[in-house]
Amino acid sequence: MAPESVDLTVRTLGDCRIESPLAPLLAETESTEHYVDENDRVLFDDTVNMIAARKAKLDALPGFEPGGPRRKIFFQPSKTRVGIVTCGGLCPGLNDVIRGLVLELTSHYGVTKIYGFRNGYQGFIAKYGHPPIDLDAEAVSGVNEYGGTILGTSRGSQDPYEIVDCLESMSINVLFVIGGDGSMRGALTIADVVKERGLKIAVIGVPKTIDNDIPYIDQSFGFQTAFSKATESLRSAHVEARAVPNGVGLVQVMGRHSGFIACYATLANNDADYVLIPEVPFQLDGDDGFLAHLRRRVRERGHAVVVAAEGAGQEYLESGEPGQVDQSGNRKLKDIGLYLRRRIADDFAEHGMETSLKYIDPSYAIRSVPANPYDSVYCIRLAHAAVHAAMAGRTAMVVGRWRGRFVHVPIALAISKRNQVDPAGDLWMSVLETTGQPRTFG
Ligand SMILES: Nc1ncnc2c1ncn2[C@@H]1O[C@H](COP(=O)(O)OP(=O)(O)O)[C@@H](O)[C@H]1O
Ligand SMILES: O=P(O)(O)OC[C@H]1O[C@](O)(COP(=O)(O)O)[C@@H](O)[C@@H]1O
Ligand SMILES: [Mg+2]
Repeated sequence: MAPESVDLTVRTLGDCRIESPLAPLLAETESTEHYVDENDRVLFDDTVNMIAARKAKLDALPGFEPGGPRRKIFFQPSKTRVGIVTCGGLCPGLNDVIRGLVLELTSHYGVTKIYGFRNGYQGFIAKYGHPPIDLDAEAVSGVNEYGGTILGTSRGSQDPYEIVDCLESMSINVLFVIGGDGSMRGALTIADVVKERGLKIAVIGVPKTIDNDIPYIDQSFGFQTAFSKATESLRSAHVEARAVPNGVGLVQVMGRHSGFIACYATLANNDADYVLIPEVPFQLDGDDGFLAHLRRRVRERGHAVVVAAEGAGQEYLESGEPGQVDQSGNRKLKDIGLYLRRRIADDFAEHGMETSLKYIDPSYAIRSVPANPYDSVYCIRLAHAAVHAAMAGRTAMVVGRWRGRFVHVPIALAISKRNQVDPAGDLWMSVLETTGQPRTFG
């Protein structure tokens, strides 16, 4: 396959001429297996075949700018005014990121003016009546112990010109947007208006999504907490299914267009027999279809556990009101879990098989919890990287981790496609190995 052509250039507001307060910490840093020096690059490709396919000289190989503190920075910290906003659906770790940003800005750079804009992009628009709040170490103390976001969030579009009017009127120099793909699209439009007006405002994204659907960042924060929480539902479904004759446990988990939560939760406890995800279409009926397969499995083994991502099998539900979207323009999904519950029950009845089907939908319970320790670590490190990038005048970029290294990813790239489970890739292969389900139904 031809290598992807990607533009990894990160936009900057200007030259970095100010000595960073963190410069002394950097005296002995160099690229190692754990760290990438600021003058180095993180290679986009990481296999010999991928690199060979580029047919390029070493210095022409595509690479990301590494995250981390710079020796020289763009903004004078004592004069820098910062805004932070959280947008879109909830995700474990939002408060960790907010706290990480505030503490890094105040304790290490000496920034004193930080505003929290409330309820997503609405917070910039006067008519909603949500004035910004002051953020300092005191205001964010202990917030990481709680799920949700202390700033509030919202969906729905706002005019980027009005948002930039607000930033200008408050003399904000740096805006951190913590949000998913929609928020990053919004952040890019803000950065573009800033550029159009010749302003020097850095717009830096910290990508969040429990669905893990943002590309080029290895994994999004909150995803690990969310799928860990989902494993509790899978465990319950298994216990219930095993306790009765011909028991079927059916679990629906979030995952609009990407089935990562379903896959990882399945791999975590190894009890599911079928995983249905949006990326892999499946046939329900017929001898090789999912229903027949499930019936055979229950007849042979006495029980079964089925995990469905909410975006799976939408083609079965399209009739009705097509094209419905939420305030942000995200397609509203029909309930595949309830549909499967009915179809499985009817199918067993038609074939004269007794069954007891237990349906569990943990829904928002997997994303409204505080981050687990792993995600908290990830959040704080992303927050540090975001502050370093912003103070060094980078803009229109998100922080992320690529091949295990913290990097700067242009927003345009981070929204250029959706991260999805590759049906030909190793994750899906692991799921097939774990469940024993066939590669396709029908
Ligand atoms: N294409 C876009 N251009 C500008 N703003 C957008 C765009 N898509 C979404 N947004 C805004 O970003 C915010 C969050 O988007 P949403 O899709 O709800 O969540 P997420 O960021 O988690 O994907 C909303 O205020 C939404 O209007
Ligand atoms: O009911 P809501 O708040 O619109 O959210 C539902 C969706 O939010 C998600 O958590 C994803 O949200 P984001 O796009 O905001 O990351 C999906 O898994 C789910 O489909
Ligand atoms: Mg989204």
